[in-house]
Formats: sequence, structure tokens, C-alpha cells
Amino acid sequence: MTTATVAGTTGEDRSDYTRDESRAIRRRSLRLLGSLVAPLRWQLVLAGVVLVVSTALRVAGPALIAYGINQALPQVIDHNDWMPTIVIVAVYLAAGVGGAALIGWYAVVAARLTQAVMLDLRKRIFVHTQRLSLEFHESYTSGRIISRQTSDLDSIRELLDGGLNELVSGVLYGGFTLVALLLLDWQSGLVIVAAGIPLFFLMRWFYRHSQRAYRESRVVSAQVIVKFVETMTGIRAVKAFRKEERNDQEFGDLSGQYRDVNMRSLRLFGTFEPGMMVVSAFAVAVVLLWGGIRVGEGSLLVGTLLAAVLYVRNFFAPLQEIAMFLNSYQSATAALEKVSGVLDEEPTVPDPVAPVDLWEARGHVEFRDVVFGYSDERTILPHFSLDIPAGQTIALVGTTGAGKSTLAKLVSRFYDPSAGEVTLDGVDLRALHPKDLRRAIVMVTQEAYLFSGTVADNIALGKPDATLDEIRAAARAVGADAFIQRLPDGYDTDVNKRGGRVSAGQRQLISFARAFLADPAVLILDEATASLDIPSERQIQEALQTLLGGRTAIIIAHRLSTVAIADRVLVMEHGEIIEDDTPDALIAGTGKFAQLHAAWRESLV
Ligand SMILES: Nc1ncnc2c1ncn2[C@@H]1O[C@H](COP(=O)(O)OP(=O)(O)OP(=O)(O)O)[C@@H](O)[C@H]1O
Repeated sequence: MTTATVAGTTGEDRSDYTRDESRAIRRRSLRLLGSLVAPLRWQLVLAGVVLVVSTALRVAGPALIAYGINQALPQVIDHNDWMPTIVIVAVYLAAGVGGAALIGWYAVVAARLTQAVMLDLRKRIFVHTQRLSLEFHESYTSGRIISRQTSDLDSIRELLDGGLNELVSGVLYGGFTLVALLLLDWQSGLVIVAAGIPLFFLMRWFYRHSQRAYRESRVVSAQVIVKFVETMTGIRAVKAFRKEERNDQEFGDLSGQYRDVNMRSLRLFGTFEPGMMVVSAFAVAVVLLWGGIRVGEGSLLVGTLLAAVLYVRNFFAPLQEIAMFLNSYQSATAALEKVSGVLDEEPTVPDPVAPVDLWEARGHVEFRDVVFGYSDERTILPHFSLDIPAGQTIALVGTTGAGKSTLAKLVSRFYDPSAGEVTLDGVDLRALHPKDLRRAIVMVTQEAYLFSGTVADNIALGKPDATLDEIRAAARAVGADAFIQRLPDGYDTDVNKRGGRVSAGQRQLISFARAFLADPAVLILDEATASLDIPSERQIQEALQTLLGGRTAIIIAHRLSTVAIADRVLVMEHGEIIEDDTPDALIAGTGKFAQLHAAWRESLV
């Protein structure tokens, strides 16, 4: 089981994991890797066989040279017999060309495997993060998600593309070389075995230190991306509040930190690689010296000594590659840890296992003794009950932070209550299939987000199979048709192109058309008309009347003028309803709403 302190994305920004936490994270990463390669196992086996055969052919080279010098050459010198030499040369060539061809084939197979794994992982991250609940996205910034999808995936690809191949082929090559050397001249083979001791310690030292450095590097790299994305997405606020200089400073600090962490890991590499070269030089020197003495004594043939020297050198060459692997491995495991954390997150509003059918909702919404808080520390709605009959229009008013948007989020099931239930036509929202829920309940938010594409595409979001006539009818109903007609390409205007840019009020109208087309039983409206000028507000009030007709509506009313179209007004404070009546009755009374209304009327004169 995953340790709670590092479950999912918890503790993601730390780099000081305990042994148990490290183990839990490693297990999670391996599980992910396993699930990625499982469907490709037969291709992996094929790649493995190709690699073993090609490595064996490559390792045969020095042994063939030794044979040629020791056995075939004397035949030429003593008997002018070229046959053995020709045979050896032919075999040597065949092994070389065969090994090269197989390596070429292996490279293609391995690349195909890598691309398959990357495709799967990329899609999984997208599908999964999109599925995660709003709660996750509200705390895990988009910058961090971008960093998972970009730099982390790149590190993993680098590992699979280069590193892993190098490790497997390096280990195989080293192993085969050692066996060949032991068979050819066991005394030289022992030199390699002895060199293994300092090599082991050197590798362990490098691995331990670089693991930490790479983890830190991933954390800081994500912070750099988060800062960048946050600044660019909030560029209007940045400019409005002249935050540029402070941002420059903060971004500069983070980038400097990123450079320092990278320098640290590169410096480790700067000690590790020369260390290996020294061990390699000593090993070759010892084999050459000891072999030379034995050749002098007549107990070793020159060809064997040459092959032994070649083998020792060849043995160390892939070790450099393995060091490269450790480098990309550290970076990729740190990335894999983060990615596996995101993929381990579960939606906090899970889909029902056995959904209740609700094809045609009437729109009766009820809060039954609901308790809700965004965290355990603070309750926003303490024992909240509310009954909204089908077809009623509710206006929610109240001080800022009273819990109006929270109510809306619960009705949309962006969150689930911690106790009690929210029902639609008597069915707990948790039991509804997401498709039924989204068809029955639509929330129009303040931001009225437009996706890239045409105006028609944006309206059609409400009903993907809508015809252009339906789209136009919806736009006409909410009074959006006139301005859309005036856009450069009418309904086909690209909203992201300069000429297609629409104003805040027009955006709001497009999102009304979208909701009208969706025709939900329950419409929630986070009504943000505060920024609109009076003519467009009037236009929007008219659009609202059309939009709300014949359905249950919950309007978070920021402007008291909206309240007039409601059947019922709820005044909220600290997560409770303090007044609940028709607008006229409330205005005639002496309560909070009457005071608010009186103050508002005065402000109009
Ligand atoms: N995602 C969140 N995480 C934690 N707390 C939150 C979150 N969203 C809102 N809150 C808190 O819940 C309380 C109710 O917020 P809510 O947005 O429902 O108020 P509201 O009545 O809609 O306010 P406003 O009129 O300003 O939009 C506030 O105290 C707010 O700090």
C-alpha cells in the first residue's frame, strides 16, 4: 500500500522522502511502467533475442582475432597456407556484418516500443487528469499538469529512447565480454572481476547522490513552469497591478535555483565519469603488464594478449554508457514518480457503479441535511436543507463568501457533500450517470469560457449534434443573433482570431445560447452582469427571461435587478438561509433583503 504521506500527488514537492516513502513511490512507478509495457511483452521478447544474438556476434570479434594471430598466421608463415586465415577473415566479417544488421533492426524495434509506450502514457495523463474532479484542479495548478505532460514525459522518453537500450546492451555486452575473457585467459578475466569492486562503490555513490539532485530538479522545473503559466494566464492582472518587476525577480530566482540544481547533478557526473576512466586505465595497464610478462615467459600467446587487452577495453566502454543511463534514469524516475502520482489520484466525485436511470428529469432539486466543507477544518454548509420544486426560479443573494457558489457547485456535482444528499427528482446525484446528470443540470459560469473554434461550434457545445438552424434559433432566442450576424464571418467567425474577439457581454450571450440549446431541466447561473453596461444588461435580462422559461433555475444574483424575475429569493449568510420568500414579500418586510433593496434603490437615484 502507498504510504499516506506520498499518496497520489501528496508530498510531491518534497525531495526528502524516508526509506518507506521512497519504496512506496518506487513501487507505484514500477507498477505504472509494468502496466505500460505489459501489452508489448512479445515485442520486448523479440527485441531481447535480437539483442542477445547481435551482442554475441560483436563479442566474438577479439576471440576471432586471437585465433587468427595464434593459429592461422603461423600457417601462412610456416607453410604458406592461406586457407585458415581466409576462413577466419570471412567468419570475422560475417559476424561483424551480421551483428551490425541485427543492431540496426533492434534499433527500429526498440524505437517502435518506445513510441507505443509514450503514446499510451501521454493519452493516459490527458484522459485521467480531465476525469479528475474539480477539487483536484483547484489545488493542482495547470502549470504543474503542463509540466507532467511536457518535461516529465520528455525525460521518460529520453530514458526509453537512449538510456534503457544502453543499459541492456551495455550489461549484456559487459557480461558476454567477461565470460569470453575468462574462457580465453582467466587471469586477465580476474583483473576485471577485481576492478568491479571500486566500480561498484563508485556507481553506488553516484546513484545515491544523483537521485536526490534529480528529484529536486523535477520539483524546481515544475515551479518554473507554474510561474510562467500563472503569469501568462493572469497577464491582465499582472499588467493592471504592475506586477512585472516582482514577477521578473521571482522567475529569475526560480530559474537560478533550477540552474543550481542542474549544476549539482552535472558536477556529480563530472566526478563519476573520470573515476570510471581511471579504473579502466588501471585495469588495461595491469592486463598489459601481466600479460607481457607471461608472453615473455612463453606461457601466453601474443594473439591472446591482444584479444585480452581488447576485451578489457571493450568491457569498460559500455560502462560509460551505463553511466549515461544512470543519468537519464535518475531524471526519468523522478518524472515517472510524479506522473504515477497524478495517475494514482482518484476522482473525489466518482461515477456510480450502478447508475439510476433518469432520462427525462423534471427538475425538482433538494438538499437534504447537507454538510459540506472544502476541507475537514472548515465547514461551509452546516446542516443545510432546501427544497426547490421543478420549474421554480430561485435567486440566491447574500454577502460575499456566504456559500452561494458552493451551493451551485454541489447541485452541479463538482463536489459531493460530506453528509446528507443533494437530489434531483428524488435521486441522489451520486447515483446518476454523468451523462444524465450533465444533460439535466447545466451551470453557466461567470467566465463564460469560449473554446477555440467558431461561434457556431461554441454554441453547439450545448448539443453536439445540433443543426445550424437549431444553433441560430438558440442564438435568436437569447438575443445573440444580431451581433453574431455582424461578426466578420457570422456564425463561422473564429473566436480566437482578432476580428472574432467578442466582448464580455457578447460572450455571456453566447454561453446563454449554448445553455438554451442544451435545454436542461435545471439551469444554474452564476450571473456576472456587474461588468456590463446598461443596454447590454437589459438585453441580458430579456435573454434571461427566455432562457429560464419552463425550467428550474438557480441564479446567483449579483445585481438586485435580476431578483425581480425570480419566483423566490433566498438570502444566505455563513452557509445558512436567513430569509426565504417571494421578492415582493421580502421587499415589503423589514429583513436583510429589504435593507439591501432599499439601499440599492437609493443608489439608483
Ligand atoms: N475551492 C475552495 N477551497 C476552499 N475554500 C473555498 C473554495 N471555494 C470557496 N471556498 C470558501 O467557501 C466559502 C464560501 O464560498 P462561496 O464561493 O460559496 O461564496 P459566495 O457566496 O459564492 O461568494 P461570492 O459572492 O463572493 O462569490 C468562502 O469562505 C470561501 O473562502
